[in-house]
Amino acid sequence: VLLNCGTKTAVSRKLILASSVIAGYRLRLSAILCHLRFSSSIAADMTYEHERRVAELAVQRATLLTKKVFHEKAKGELSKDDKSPVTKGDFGAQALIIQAISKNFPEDEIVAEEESSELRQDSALRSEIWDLVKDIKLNDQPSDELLGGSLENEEAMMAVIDQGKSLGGSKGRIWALDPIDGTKGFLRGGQYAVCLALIVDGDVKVGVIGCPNLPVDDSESLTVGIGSQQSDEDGKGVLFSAVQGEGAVSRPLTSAGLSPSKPIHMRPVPDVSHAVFCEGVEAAHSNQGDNAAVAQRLGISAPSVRLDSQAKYCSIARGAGDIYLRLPVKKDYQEKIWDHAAGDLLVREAGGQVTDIYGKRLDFTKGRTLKDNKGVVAAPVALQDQVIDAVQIVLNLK
Ligand SMILES: Nc1ncnc2c1ncn2[C@@H]1O[C@H](COP(=O)(O)O)[C@@H](OP(=O)(O)O)[C@H]1O
Ligand SMILES: [Mg+2]
Repeated sequence: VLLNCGTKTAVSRKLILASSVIAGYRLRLSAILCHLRFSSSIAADMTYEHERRVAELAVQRATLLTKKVFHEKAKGELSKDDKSPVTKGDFGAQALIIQAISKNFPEDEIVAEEESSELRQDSALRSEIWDLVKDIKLNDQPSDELLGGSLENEEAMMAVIDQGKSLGGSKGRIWALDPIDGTKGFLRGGQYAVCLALIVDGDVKVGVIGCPNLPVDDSESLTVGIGSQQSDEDGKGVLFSAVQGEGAVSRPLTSAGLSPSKPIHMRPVPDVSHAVFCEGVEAAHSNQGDNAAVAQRLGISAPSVRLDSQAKYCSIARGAGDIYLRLPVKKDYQEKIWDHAAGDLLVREAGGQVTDIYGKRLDFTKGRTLKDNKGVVAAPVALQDQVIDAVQIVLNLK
């Protein structure tokens, strides 16, 4: 600009002109930046929406298989030489879910409970499971297509099951899958859950849990305890999900597409002595004596609600119960990441905190197990310190 200037006035006029051009560019630049910031905030909001949808539908589809097996068993339709229904349900659900994950997210790793060596040695069991897997479909074409259609044959089914062998760790995208959590509950006719979570660099980003035997109506679920023969008649079956930073929701399980969801929250507990606590049915999995001693210290007189599986996390997340205690029985037992990842996020997104007995957050970076944690204590954020305090006194940790 200055090179072409003649007089002083011309110089200043041209300088004014140049600065207004620059100001114009600045304005445009800031508008572009503003737009970019706005669109990236939309993008952030949409993060993991695809993962959540695939996970929800994959879990919902897998529950069609587990329910089929559960019914055959409940009605005594399984012949004597039929393999354990839990084995069929476990392998079948794992195959269906991993197939959907690997179709949609082929680069991701998967840490799942089962592997195929038993199936490779047992052709009868293999074909029983294949008969189940090949026919399971959601009764909604777009949803079924999103999951990527059916597996080709038995060999493909076993290969897919073995994609769950990842060692886990602190880096990358890793799915944690428990195809039937609460196997004892499944066999007993009680609670069980199909659980799937996406962990990214050690952080749980998405958690989905299908509970075919939980009542859709939250208020009924407190009565679902030990030995109750739940079947998936009308009004049973709930799908829970959460995405980090976006809250937790539940919706009735269906055999087709996803039904409308509603947000869920832990309920406010102004006085800890009025809290209801949940624990596992299996005395070998958590120390019911210690759990009771903690409840007593907190002034809780109501008996515990006993449920198998991650249905415990789901129940407190929707305010049907408040505290989940899983105090260790064996000192050296390492909890498995697939038993906790989805429930951990669900409770935290519903307004709770989940830690171990030392008050330390569950650490999903250590591989297939939570080897740096002991036990689980989940409660509304406002109560967590009080509960941990009671746990530590009971366990002589302080
Ligand atoms: N000694 C132990 N302590 C804690 N958990 C254990 C355990 N032995 C097995 N488990 C785990 O407890 C899970 C069930 O939890 P819950 O008792 O809350 O229903 C089991 O999952 P599976 O049923 O998928 O095998 C299994 O992984
Ligand atoms: Mg399990």
